[in-house]
Amino acid sequence: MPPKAGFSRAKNVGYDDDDMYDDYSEEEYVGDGEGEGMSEEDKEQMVAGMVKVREALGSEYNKVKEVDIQDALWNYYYDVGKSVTFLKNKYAPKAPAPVKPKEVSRFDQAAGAADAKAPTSTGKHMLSCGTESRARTVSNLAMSGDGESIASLCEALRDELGAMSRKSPFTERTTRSQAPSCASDYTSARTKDFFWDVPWGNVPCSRLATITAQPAPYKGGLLGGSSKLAALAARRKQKQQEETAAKADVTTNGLTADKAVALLDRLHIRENPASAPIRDDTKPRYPKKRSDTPPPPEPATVDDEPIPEPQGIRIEFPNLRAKQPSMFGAILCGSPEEPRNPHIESALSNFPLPYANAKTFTDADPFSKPSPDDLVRQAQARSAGTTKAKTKTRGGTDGEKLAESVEKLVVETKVRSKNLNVVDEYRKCGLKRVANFVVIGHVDHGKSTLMGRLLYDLKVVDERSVDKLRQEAETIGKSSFALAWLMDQTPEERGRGVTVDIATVPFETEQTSFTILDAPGHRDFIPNMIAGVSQADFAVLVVDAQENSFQSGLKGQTKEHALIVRSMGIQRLIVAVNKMDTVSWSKERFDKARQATTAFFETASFSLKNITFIPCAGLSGDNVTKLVTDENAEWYSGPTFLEALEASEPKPRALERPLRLTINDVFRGSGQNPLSISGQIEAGTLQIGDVVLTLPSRETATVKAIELPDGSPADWAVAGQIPTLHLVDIDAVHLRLGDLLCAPTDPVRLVKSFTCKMLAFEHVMPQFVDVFRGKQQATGLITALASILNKNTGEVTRRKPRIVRPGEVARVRIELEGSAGLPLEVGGRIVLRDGGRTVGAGLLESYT
Ligand SMILES: Nc1nc2c(ncn2[C@@H]2O[C@H](COP(=O)(O)OP(=O)(O)OP(=O)(O)O)[C@@H](O)[C@H]2O)c(=O)[nH]1
Repeated sequence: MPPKAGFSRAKNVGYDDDDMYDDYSEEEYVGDGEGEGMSEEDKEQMVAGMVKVREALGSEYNKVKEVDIQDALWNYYYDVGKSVTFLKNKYAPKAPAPVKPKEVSRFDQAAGAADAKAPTSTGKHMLSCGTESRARTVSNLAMSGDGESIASLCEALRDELGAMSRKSPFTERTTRSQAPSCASDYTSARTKDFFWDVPWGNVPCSRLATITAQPAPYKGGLLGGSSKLAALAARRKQKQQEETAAKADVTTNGLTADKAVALLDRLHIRENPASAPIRDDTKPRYPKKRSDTPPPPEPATVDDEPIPEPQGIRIEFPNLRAKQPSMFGAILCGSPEEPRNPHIESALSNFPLPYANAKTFTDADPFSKPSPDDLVRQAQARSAGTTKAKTKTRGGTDGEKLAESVEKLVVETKVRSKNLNVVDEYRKCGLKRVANFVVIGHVDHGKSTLMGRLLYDLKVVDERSVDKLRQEAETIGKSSFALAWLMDQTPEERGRGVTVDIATVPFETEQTSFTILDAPGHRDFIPNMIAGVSQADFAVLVVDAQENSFQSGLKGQTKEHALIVRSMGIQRLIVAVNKMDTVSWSKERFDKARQATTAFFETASFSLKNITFIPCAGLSGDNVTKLVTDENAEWYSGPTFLEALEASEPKPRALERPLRLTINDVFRGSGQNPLSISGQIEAGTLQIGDVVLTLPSRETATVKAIELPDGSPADWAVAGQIPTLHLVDIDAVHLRLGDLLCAPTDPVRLVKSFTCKMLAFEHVMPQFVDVFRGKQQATGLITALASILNKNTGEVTRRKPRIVRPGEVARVRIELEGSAGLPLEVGGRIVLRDGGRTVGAGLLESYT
């Protein structure tokens, strides 16, 4: 069953049981307490396993805790052997590791001496990338759990760190963070210990840009001992050793401390900022174009200059820093050569955003170029020969090219006006009289059925179509609605048997071109009914002749609808007392219905001479287009319903006034006419080629073609007609139901504050109200009750009332809230509603 209201759906979301509970059942779920979660079988295996493990461990391992044995058994699925091995390893008495006297090489001695001499700034940032990589390798291995590899790596790493960082800040960090020193420490260390040196973990700002890959003495082993480099190094080392062995006066180690110190001095000269090539930060660190890129670094080669190394040979590491960031890196961090946005520079210093250098992020004005929509619109405007394109192009040759190419694709939309004098044309052509009427009344009183019958009897629809509708209606058990379905065409309306929106259907008699505006009777759709009333010349009020239905209608929408049409300026009313077949064409019933409604009309200021009562039966067609044949209806000798329609005069047309057309429908048509609207011309005329202004969007459009209600094309249309206009030079987003089209030379003002003469349907105080102008709606506040007026003369009878009673006419001030305003003119009609009830209707007197 569909929900009753759109917003009730969220509340009525149904949940399956599956949505409410997790996958495990209550039996399966157990708490976190000890032993909980174990089946009986588990418990038995655990008890037996613990006995066996204790036996296997023997007295030597008495200190092993019970909980550890349980954990081991649980983890090894009660495998006693594995559990015992694990526990023995864990609790094995640790023999103190033999302290291996560290053999300090002469090179290390020399390095220490040189380091002590060197300025602190030089040693400050020394961290060989080899060491860093080793540290990372250790971390990775620790995660993989390879204990042996970790042990050897740790040893090497510790040596290296110790050797190179004696007085550097790195040493302090090492001490502070207690870098793990052996494999077992690594195994038991927590994850964070392995990330103590990662560059993204709380690295001080001062270090962020200073770690550079430095050439480091290559010792082989950790960094690719099996690589070609290592092999090459090994060969050179061997060669060198052979040479040195041949010289008797040189020791096996081959270098004196003096030479080592000289080597260190050379290294420091390279480190010295004064002598090192100074990086110019004003220049981009990465080359802009590939052609500017310096040749890729030479593959690592053995230094050609024979340098006497303390431990063999020295290998220059390749510069590992990329010359250009990778594409991924550039997306994340942007190119360093791009100038930084000064607005975010300060923020960056506190919160370094990885993408903050990206061009899209730093682009100060993202709207500096026309949008794709603007380009298309410009092209359309150019090809249509209009000057509609309003958006200025601020540079962008690409944009112009795109506009040109779009221009070529756009269909030629130039519309030429015939510059007709439409009023003269209208008078000359002798058109039939045009009359639009709205059909109103309480829900289910038979409005749609009566209109369907009218169309059927006038042969506007053929018999086959009606038969088909009858069959369809029968299949869902609503055969009595077949005629109503001629008006109610949407699946929702047919399914519910209730009219929802205005149905507009034209038909012609000998003298008149009529348009039916079939309004919904249900109170939920009053705003749609108001839109229909605003287009009508007169109204047909359908009332059910049956006593109960009639009374409920009089309390409901029979009364409310009648008041609205009266307030909207409609004076002519045909009251169709319908369903007379259900009361056997009782004259008494008809008279009662007439008396009750007449009494009400008098209170609502209707002029009785403009009201005609017609007894009829829409379902059978009696007295609709032909006289009733039922013998019980002999008492009636009045006109048929159709005759009453013909006798109704349309409202005088304001042909000479500026164009005013309220949009009743917006639809997309064929490729030739992609966008169309329909609605009644309330005032003025229009013709093909006219430019019209839409309100409240304040856009302009060109009328490309006009269709009359019967589908025939026309060059022009006049007030009173409800044509279809095919528009160009406008986007559909600017056209909404209820919007106003008017002459650009004489536009309607968007009003936000006004005074109106209001007929109260309910008690009215200073309060919030919904203000309706046709289908357009805005929230407003009645800010002041100025006076109560005499209904007939308009004289002020009371000033500043605190409340306006139902039936009274008052002058009130209304302010519209939070909207652009409504297109209103003096003399315009509005309806005021509050909480789904119509509280009054008004006539605009003045605005500010
Ligand atoms: N007996 C009888 N039933 C009728 C007559 N006219 C309409 N009905 C029935 O009244 C019911 C409602 O008819 P509709 O035409 O849908 O009423 P409505 O006023 O258009 O309803 P809404 O548009 O939803 O307000 C249907 O079952 C019709 O068959 C009539 O003249 N005689």
